[in-house]
Amino acid sequence: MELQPVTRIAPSILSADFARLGEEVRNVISAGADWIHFDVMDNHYVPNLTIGPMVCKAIRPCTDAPIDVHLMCEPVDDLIPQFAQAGANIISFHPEASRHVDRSLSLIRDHGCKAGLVLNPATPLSVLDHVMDRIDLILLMSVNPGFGGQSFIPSTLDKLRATRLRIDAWQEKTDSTILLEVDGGVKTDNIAQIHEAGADTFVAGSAIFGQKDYAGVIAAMREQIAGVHRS
Ligand SMILES: O=C(CO)[C@@H](O)[C@H](O)COP(=O)(O)O
Repeated sequence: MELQPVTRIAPSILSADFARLGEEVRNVISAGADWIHFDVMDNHYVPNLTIGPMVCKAIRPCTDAPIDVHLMCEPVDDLIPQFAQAGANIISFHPEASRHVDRSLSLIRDHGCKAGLVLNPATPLSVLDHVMDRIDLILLMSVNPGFGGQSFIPSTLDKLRATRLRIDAWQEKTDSTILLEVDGGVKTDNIAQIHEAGADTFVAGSAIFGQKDYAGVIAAMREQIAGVHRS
């Protein structure tokens, strides 16, 4: 899968109706979403427990859209091949949850997936220093991981700007593409500001699944994004 430098909306199925998960996946993609964001929580790295590779495999036939797996688990290496086999396209993990970040990133690519690194609100950008050539995506958490429905942490905007500068400098030097995704508290009324600060990929859970009209919310988000002219 080639990752293109355009914007994309990735609904987090953490806020979907789990009793009708396949239908929710189909509906949200028909409503205009680009990716399915798949939150994996282990009740160890984060204080919540969600879904694993079996559920990823179960929803894989429901859509051709990329499945964007966010591992909030520790350790991660055993799960990477399992999610790749279950049909994940992108796998991201937190550097604090792997003893060997470089190895885990390579493992993801070796299994044919795009590799992402996730930074918590208090994780410094320096974790990116020696792995820019190993990553396809940087996911900045704009809430502390573990739950949907939290409020966007405003300091994420400065962090996004700093990350954007790093990515742009890297892309210019290497002619490669790294996506900048943001996750937590993304809504129609703040998505323009988030895009303006540098994000190109937007995870939204409660903002989309909390409404009946998924297509309406996604269209409103796209309209807000389109109104931003980044230099
Ligand atoms: O990974 C997480 C939370 O840990 C997120 O993906 C949330 O699920 C996003 O939910 P909203 O903040 O958009 O409701």
